[in-house]
Amino acid sequence: MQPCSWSLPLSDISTKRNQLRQLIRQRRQGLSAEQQQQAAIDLVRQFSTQPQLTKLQHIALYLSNDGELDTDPLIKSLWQQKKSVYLPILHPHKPGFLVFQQYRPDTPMISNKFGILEPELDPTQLKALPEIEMIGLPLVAFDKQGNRMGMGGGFYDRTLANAVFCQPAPLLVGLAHQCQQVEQVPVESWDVPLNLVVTPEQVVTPLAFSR
Ligand SMILES: Nc1nc2c(c(=O)[nH]1)N(C=O)[C@@H](CNc1ccc(C(=O)N[C@@H](CCC(=O)O)C(=O)O)cc1)CN2
Ligand SMILES: Nc1ncnc2c1ncn2[C@@H]1O[C@H](COP(=O)(O)OP(=O)(O)OP(=O)(O)O)[C@@H](O)[C@H]1O
Repeated sequence: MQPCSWSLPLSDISTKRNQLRQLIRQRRQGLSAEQQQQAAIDLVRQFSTQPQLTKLQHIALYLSNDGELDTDPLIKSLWQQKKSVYLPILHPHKPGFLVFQQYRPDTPMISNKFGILEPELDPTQLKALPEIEMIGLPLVAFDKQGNRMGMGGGFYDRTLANAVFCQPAPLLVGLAHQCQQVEQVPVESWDVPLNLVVTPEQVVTPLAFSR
């Protein structure tokens, strides 16, 4: 029987994405504790070299999981500079979406269904997307065009699908280890591209966004 040829390219992309996701997750999980610590310190240094980032006051980040680049030192440095930091919370009513809530040193935290710490929901501390100036996104793989692939839940893609139309739009900054860069992320139509990627070693400015 003939295979249904028009469906092949679609399944090809999703197979490629899953294989790449597995490969890069193993790569970052293989980093030693020392390499992770150094990377987290280098991230703070890279961040501080970017005037377009250091001028910002309202910054969303994430708490690391699964070998992701550790954001703890960056968050502490931002708190010291009196910046407001926000973290994602799995949306309480809209499955697959995120909300962002302020994170302070004394914020009560709970573990979400993926085992990632998130602030306990407090509606008075939520921040709307147009008021967040920069979102630091976790990712599994990125390329120099600013394409990003995450853990496969589509949370950031869904939540940020309309954020590009916000006035002003939050700057979307991928945070990753250098070993997470690939030649070309297999892109899907819903993938939201990044304005910038910061690794412990470099800042990648996709051509489409360089000003
Ligand atoms: N640090 C961090 N926080 C984040 C994300 C992220 O990628 N990293 N997310 C980005 O969207 C959202 C959560 N999405 C996630 C999706 C899948 C898994 C995960 O570990 N999946 C496991 C299966 C776990 C299970 O089914 O219980 C896996 O694939 O092995 C984690 C987070 C919001 N917060
Ligand atoms: N804007 C959107 N609207 C509806 N569904 C979406 C949207 N974006 C992504 N999805 C769905 O989410 C699923 C996972 O998408 P994808 O593999 O791109 O996630 P990811 O980028 O790895 O995850 P994340 O954004 O959470 O880091 C896909 O099945 C996709 O159809």
